[in-house]
Amino acid sequence: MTTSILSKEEIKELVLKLNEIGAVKLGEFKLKSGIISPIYIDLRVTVSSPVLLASIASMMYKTVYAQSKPELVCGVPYTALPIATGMSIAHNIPMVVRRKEAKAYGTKQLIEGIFKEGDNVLVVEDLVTSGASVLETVRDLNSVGLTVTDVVVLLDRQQGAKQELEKRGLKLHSVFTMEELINTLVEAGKLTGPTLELVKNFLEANKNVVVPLPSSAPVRAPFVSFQERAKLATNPTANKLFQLMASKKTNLAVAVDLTVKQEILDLAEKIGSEICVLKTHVDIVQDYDQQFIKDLQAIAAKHNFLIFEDRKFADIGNTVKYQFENGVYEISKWADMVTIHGVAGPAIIDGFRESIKTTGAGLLLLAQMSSKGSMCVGEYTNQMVEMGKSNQDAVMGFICQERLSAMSDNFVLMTPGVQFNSAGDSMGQQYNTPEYVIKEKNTDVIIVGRGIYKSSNPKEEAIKYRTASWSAYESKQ
Ligand SMILES: O=c1ccn([C@@H]2O[C@H](COP(=O)(O)O)[C@@H](O)[C@H]2O)c(=O)[nH]1
Repeated sequence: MTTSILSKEEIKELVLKLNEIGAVKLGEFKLKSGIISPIYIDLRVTVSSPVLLASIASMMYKTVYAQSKPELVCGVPYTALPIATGMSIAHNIPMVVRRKEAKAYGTKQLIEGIFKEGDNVLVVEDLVTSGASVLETVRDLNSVGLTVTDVVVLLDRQQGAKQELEKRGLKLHSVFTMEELINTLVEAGKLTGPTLELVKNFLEANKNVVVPLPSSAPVRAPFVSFQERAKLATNPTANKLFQLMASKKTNLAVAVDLTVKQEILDLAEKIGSEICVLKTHVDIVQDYDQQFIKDLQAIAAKHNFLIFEDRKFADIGNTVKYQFENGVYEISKWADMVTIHGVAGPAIIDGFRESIKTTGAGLLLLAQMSSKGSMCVGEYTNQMVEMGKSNQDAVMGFICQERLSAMSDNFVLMTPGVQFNSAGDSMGQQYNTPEYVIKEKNTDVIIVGRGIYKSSNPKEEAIKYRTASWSAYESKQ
């Protein structure tokens, strides 16, 4: 259901006009989230139809200003800029402009225009899928003291944005929804047969394309190669991993979440040549013994990869020291790196210090998680980054979904929740593609689990993920 106050006839006229000018495209399209969609709405073409553009701006104005009257408008760069400009000029509402590249040049303002702290801004976007682009703009507006309560879009693709925005106190107003667009095209005989089925199935399967909200400004920092970052690394394992990635030309880590030791060893042997890191959850291995670790270490030495035990320690320093060094697993004796949560506070790191001083192992702080509704967001994430920066000898990097401005080049940024062809699983996992994670979110290493170990040909699949993530890294140069 739309929140639009426009009549069905008005919406019909607009949809058919958009279809006529080629704004509705059918085929195979990669969305910002990395998902392949059979339908793509390209509103960039509206700049070539000024009368239509003016009427879009007017319809969006009517849709939102009937309910709310913010003091300023701001278009999400770039497609929505002409729409926001149209609204601003036609209705004499001052506009502010968000710069996408501000950080790269230092002196330039992130938000251009005249405003005062506390002014309420209406965010204008052409269409929403996950809501990620809108949230980036809201974040930058908030960072200069502006408030946002309302967002207006021409089209809501109905793939989770409304709910994601609502969770963050933002009301989404849309002129029409994807359902209305499709119904209009069907009624007019413009969308039929197998294509219609494909579109319907896609929309049903991808109702929630959720991209986590950035906690602070993501960095558009100059590219620094892994070779150079090895020299900056403050933790020995971070240094080793940067060097290994640069020489082996791979930034692929594989999560081998298998429960039988021989299956893990067989997979490690198969994919060892493609990876920089093999990630384990030893507590799921039903026949775990010390020989398993010896065999895994031999394969790691043969194929030159590091071993990462994803234990996610979270207790007080004294307890995690026992958990790390003792018990059945004696993790400190063999893991090159382990994950820790920061809920217990920074003293948790003291539980590892003595042991890793000898081995040089690295700690990875969970700054963000890939799962839906994760509480590792906002101020918590910022605190984790601070915890890492205050313990750079022990902390080698972060488990995160994006590179944040406070994350310096000496840290390795590793991102789980990666698959080529799925948006998520039934238990809250959310996936992005290797290209999106490495290029758009600017992290260093992808962690792929089921995308590889559940495949009928894990070696072939590992090569595909390795190639995609390494090309994405190289394209940043
Ligand atoms: O935020 C997090 C932190 C860790 N993980 C771990 O990564 C793998 C992902 O496996 P997939 O099969 O690719 O979903 C798994 O071992 C998790 O424990 C994560 O997914 N998200």
